[in-house]
Amino acid sequence: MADRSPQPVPEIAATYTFHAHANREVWTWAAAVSIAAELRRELIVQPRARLLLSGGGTPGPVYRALSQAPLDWERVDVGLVDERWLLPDDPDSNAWLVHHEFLRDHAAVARFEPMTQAGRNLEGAVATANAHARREATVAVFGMGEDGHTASLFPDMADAERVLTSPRDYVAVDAHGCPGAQRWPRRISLTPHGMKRIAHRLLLIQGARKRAVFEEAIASGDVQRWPVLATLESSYGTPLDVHWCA
Ligand SMILES: O=C(O)[C@H](O)[C@@H](O)[C@H](O)[C@H](O)COP(=O)(O)O
Repeated sequence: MADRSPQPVPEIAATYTFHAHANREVWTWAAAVSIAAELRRELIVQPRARLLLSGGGTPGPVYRALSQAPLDWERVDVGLVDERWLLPDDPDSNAWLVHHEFLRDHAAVARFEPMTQAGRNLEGAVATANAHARREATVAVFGMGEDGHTASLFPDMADAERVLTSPRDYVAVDAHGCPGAQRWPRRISLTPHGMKRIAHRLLLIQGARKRAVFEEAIASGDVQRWPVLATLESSYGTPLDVHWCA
């Protein structure tokens, strides 16, 4: 049985900034402009920048807006926060979403690193994701389910202890029995350790229910019950930017 004892995020080095936007259009452009600004800043001082994107139904408009930003996209590597154990040409994969919603317009020339590939087993896919993660990401975009999951870290996963305390950036996740994982219990996810290495983290959420869930998570401090709390921590001490609209 999963250990339900509260596990407060140890010494949260940073907090969060909650941006409540007037409507979906403002939410979309505020998030896209903020991501583009961080990438632009990075490209001034570094030869390349790295951006990590999540799946889900929420971020599509932000990805489309971001793809129109006039950036030197050829110098941007795009990876995934998490992936379902599906090939990139599967419309339910996060790679498919990124391809169709983001790798277009100006951003079409960005270099995408899908996690899965025909002939690559789960172990190989995790190893590849960890190899890419040796280069720290500049920005990561997270989503949150109404159960408080983020990336592929689900409340009360069978092996939560291993996943949440892993010293690796990415691990394989077995989310059998977690309703938030829907039809895809086999997944690869960024870990809290991996999240901590990212200076600029955005959480994109919409609706009253998700706002209430986020507030409940913050009040609880129990990362095993509310994995979204893992996005708060960064070794850079930078706050999580939460972009919300009704
Ligand atoms: O592969 C996934 O399922 C996602 O990366 C996941 O972590 C997503 O961000 C949340 O489930 C929120 O999804 P919605 O935006 O659809 O609520």
